[in-house]
Amino acid sequence: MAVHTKPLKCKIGPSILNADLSQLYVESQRLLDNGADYLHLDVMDGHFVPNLSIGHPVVKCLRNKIRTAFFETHMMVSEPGKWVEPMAEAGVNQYTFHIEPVKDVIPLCRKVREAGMQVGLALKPGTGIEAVRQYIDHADMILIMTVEPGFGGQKFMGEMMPKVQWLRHNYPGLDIEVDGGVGLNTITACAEAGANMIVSGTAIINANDQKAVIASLRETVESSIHKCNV
Ligand SMILES: O=C(CO)[C@@H](O)[C@H](O)COP(=O)(O)O
Ligand SMILES: [Fe+2]
Repeated sequence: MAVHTKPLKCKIGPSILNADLSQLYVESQRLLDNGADYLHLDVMDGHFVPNLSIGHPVVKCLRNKIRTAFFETHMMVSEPGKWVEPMAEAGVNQYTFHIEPVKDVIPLCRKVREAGMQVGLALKPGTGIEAVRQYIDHADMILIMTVEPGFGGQKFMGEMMPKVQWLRHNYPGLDIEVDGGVGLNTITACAEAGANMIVSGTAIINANDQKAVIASLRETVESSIHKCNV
């Protein structure tokens, strides 16, 4: 059971999906050097989503090069139960899986914890918040997707913000992540709704000044957290 009582912290986790994957280590290290708090590694199986990306062998190679950074894998796969041990062995810190294809979510949360990883539960845009309510106490973080999962560079869906607001209102200490189309033009909506973990792909990867974009995303989120605390 997770107790969501820690003080909220803003964390920026760039998605490497649209980076030059032939340079995965260099690109990842650059993001960390430019201020990223963690790396959001998108794993796709071509079945749950219509795209393929990386799997645990690649994550393991990256971990061999980057020893200490926090790795989150966003598991866009039909059988998330299948990859828990390989991802734990590859050095993943947080295993975020979609609840939509999973019949028994609570045992899978336990399995992830027993493998030594934190639990993230992800919701596609069409999945209502009521689908995750019963599992929140078994998770460390809830991910509200702000695009249909599968591809980077899509348009942010502002209509997902009521889900974030509901979570923040009911769980003031919960880590809430947003992912999809998040950048300088959309961060205010995310921050004001209550998201504190920010995944941003193309907005950071394509920036001329990654450090400035990461700092600006952080400033917006931290100022919202501060307003809630005063
Ligand atoms: O999970 C996904 C897409 O399915 C994301 O992590 C995106 O890769 C983020 O990229 P941008 O939308 O920020 O470009
Ligand atoms: Fe993602």
